[in-house]
Amino acid sequence: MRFAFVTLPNTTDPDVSVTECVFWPGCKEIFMDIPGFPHPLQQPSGAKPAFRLGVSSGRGIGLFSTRALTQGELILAERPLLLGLACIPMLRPDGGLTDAQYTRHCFETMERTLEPALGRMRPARRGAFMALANCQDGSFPLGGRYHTNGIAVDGLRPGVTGSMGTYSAVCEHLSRLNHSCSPNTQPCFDKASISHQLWAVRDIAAGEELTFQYSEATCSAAERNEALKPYNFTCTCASCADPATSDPRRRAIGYPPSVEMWAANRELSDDWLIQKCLEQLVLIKREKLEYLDQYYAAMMHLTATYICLGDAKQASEWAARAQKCVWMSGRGYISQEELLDPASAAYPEHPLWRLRFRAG
Ligand SMILES: C[S@@+](CC[C@H](N)C(=O)[O-])C[C@H]1O[C@@H](n2cnc3c(N)ncnc32)[C@H](O)[C@@H]1O
Repeated sequence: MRFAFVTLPNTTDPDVSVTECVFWPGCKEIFMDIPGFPHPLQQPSGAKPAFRLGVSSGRGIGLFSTRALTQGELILAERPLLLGLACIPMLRPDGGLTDAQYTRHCFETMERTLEPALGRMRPARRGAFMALANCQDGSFPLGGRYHTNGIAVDGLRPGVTGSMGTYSAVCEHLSRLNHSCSPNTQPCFDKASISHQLWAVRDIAAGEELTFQYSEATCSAAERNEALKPYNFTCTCASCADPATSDPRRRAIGYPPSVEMWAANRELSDDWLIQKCLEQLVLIKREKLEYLDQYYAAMMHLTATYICLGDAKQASEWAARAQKCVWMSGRGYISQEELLDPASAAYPEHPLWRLRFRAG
C-alpha cells in the first residue's frame, strides 16, 4: 500500500502550525480544491484561552474550562499534529497467525507507516506528540499514542464509509480530553482550515472538566465499556454507575416522526408531534447528551411543527435554540437566521406555513 506523506498547509513559516498527513492517494486534493485553502483558524472569543490543562483525579491529564462557557461557544481550534488513516487495511498473511500475532502484525505495520510522518514533524510538534498518553504497554511508541489520542475525522474518502473511510487526528490539546458518557463538548473537524474545533454542547461552569465521548453514547453501559476497553479504563460516570435507570432512557432516544406525516394525519392531535419532540428533549437532557444529532433534530422539528401551526413566535424560539448547535456543522446544520425574528417575511413564505390547516 502506498500512502502519500504531505504537510498541510505547505509552508516553512514557523508561526503557521502545520499538520503531517498520511493520506490515501487523492485525499490531498480534497483540501487543495477548497477555494482559499488554508482558511485561518477560527478564534474563540475572549482575550485568554477558555481552557487549561490540569490533573484529573484518576484519569491523568485533562482539559478544564477557565471561565463559564455557554452552549455553542467555541472553546479552541487547533491544527492536528498528525492526520492519518484510522486503520490500515491488511490481509491476514498466510501461515496460521493467531489473533494475538495478527494484532501485533497490524501494530507493527502502523508503526512503520507512522515513522516517516513523525520524521517530517517539526521538533516541537514531535515533542508534543511524544508527550501524549499511551494506553498500551509502550511496545509501539507511535502507534500506541496514535490509537490512544486519535479523534475520528469522516468525509476524507468520499464514498467510502466505515473504518476504511475514517481518518484520525492527533492534537496537542484536544487529545487531552478525557471521556465521559455525558460529554459537555464536541470536536468538529473543519476541512477549510484543516483544524479541529471544540464546541461547548451545553453551558459549562468555570473550572469544570471538559469531556467528550470516545464511544457511541446511546448503547448500553456494558456495550460502551466494552468499546472503551482498548483505552484501558472503565467509565465510572453517573450513567455507567446506574445502568438500570440510564440504559432504558438511552435506548428510547431517537429521531422524531416526520412533520409532513403528522400534518396530514387528522387522527393525531395538533400538539402530538410537539409532545414527541419534548419527550425526546427530556430524555436527552436527563442523560446529558446534547451533543447528539437527535437533540438538534428535536429542536428543528419543533421549529417546523410550529410553522405548520402558524405560530411564528414559538417557531422562532425553537429556531434560536437550534441555532446554538454550531457543533452540528457538517452534520446537517442549517443556519436559520431568517427564522429568528417572528415578524420575518420568511414565515408566511415558508412552504410549511400553516400546513396543518391546509393538509389533507
Ligand atoms: C486521549 S487520552 C486522554 C488524556 C489523558 N488523560 C492524558 O493524560 O493525556 C486517553 C486516556 O486517558 C484516560 N482516560 C480518559 N478518560 C477517562 C475516564 N473517563 N476515566 C479514566 N481514565 C480515562 C485513559 O487512560 C485513556 O487511555
